[in-house]
Amino acid sequence: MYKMEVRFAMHPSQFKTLTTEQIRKEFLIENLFEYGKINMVYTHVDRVIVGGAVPTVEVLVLEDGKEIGAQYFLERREIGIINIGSKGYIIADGQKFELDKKDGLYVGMSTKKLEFGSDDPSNPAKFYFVSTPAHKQYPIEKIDIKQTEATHLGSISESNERTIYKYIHPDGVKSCQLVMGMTILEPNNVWNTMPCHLHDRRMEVYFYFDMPEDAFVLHLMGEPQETRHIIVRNEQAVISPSWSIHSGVGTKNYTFIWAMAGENQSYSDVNPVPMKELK
Ligand SMILES: O=C[C@H](O)[C@@H](O)CC(=O)C(=O)O
Ligand SMILES: [Zn+2]
Repeated sequence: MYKMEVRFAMHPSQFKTLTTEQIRKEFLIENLFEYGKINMVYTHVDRVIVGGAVPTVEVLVLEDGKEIGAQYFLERREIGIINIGSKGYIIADGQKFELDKKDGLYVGMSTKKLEFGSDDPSNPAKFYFVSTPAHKQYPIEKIDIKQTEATHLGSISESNERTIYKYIHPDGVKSCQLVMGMTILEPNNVWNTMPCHLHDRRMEVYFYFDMPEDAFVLHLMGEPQETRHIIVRNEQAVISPSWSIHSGVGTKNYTFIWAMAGENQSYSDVNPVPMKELK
């Protein structure tokens, strides 16, 4: 059992006309993590499903495919999962994987049953996940951040010194279309993805975490000459259609998980937006 909210895709000409409340309703994902529950948002943007699972005393099961018209959830889908909470585990068709904070798991198509558990119910694991349609089964793989491809970039003078860790990508743990990773900002750095970019052939979801309750990220979205901001709090995600930039600045340090889906998996297939052209 899980809760699934459906969101539709939007034309950029409509995006310009939205109020703050409407922008938040369409693009911000606020309540992913509820104790003892699996919550999801299904967006029609590349049919990506974004979810959160917080198992406490009981194991949470992701199996049901009714909402997506399938025999079971991963019948025609794949999923990338990263634990952002305390120690927990995932059982994929009987195979158990222990996941510490920041450990990831890729589970391929045709896996019938996924179970999420926490080692300590009073200090639970928090599993953030992104699922995309799939056409082929790739092996299940646990991902340690140390084995990922790490790219260090930015500088303290630009307030954006950070490391991009690629968890699921064509040169690492393989998938049909999901590309997923985590970006960790160095202490005293607050900007991500600036200079920013567009990738016409992929949508992206940013999920921000590891910040105090009263902090926020001022996330920028929209076409480069029609930007809007959206205030994103701890453990919230934001959907970025392919016409939208995605970049943010925090009131404090934070970490985020990015995930992409669409036409290709080429991380470098991006159009940089010159700084001077942003409006
Ligand atoms: O298309 C790539 C994604 O936007 C992110 O990987 C960028 C990012 O993590 C960063 O610059 O901090
Ligand atoms: Zn991007």
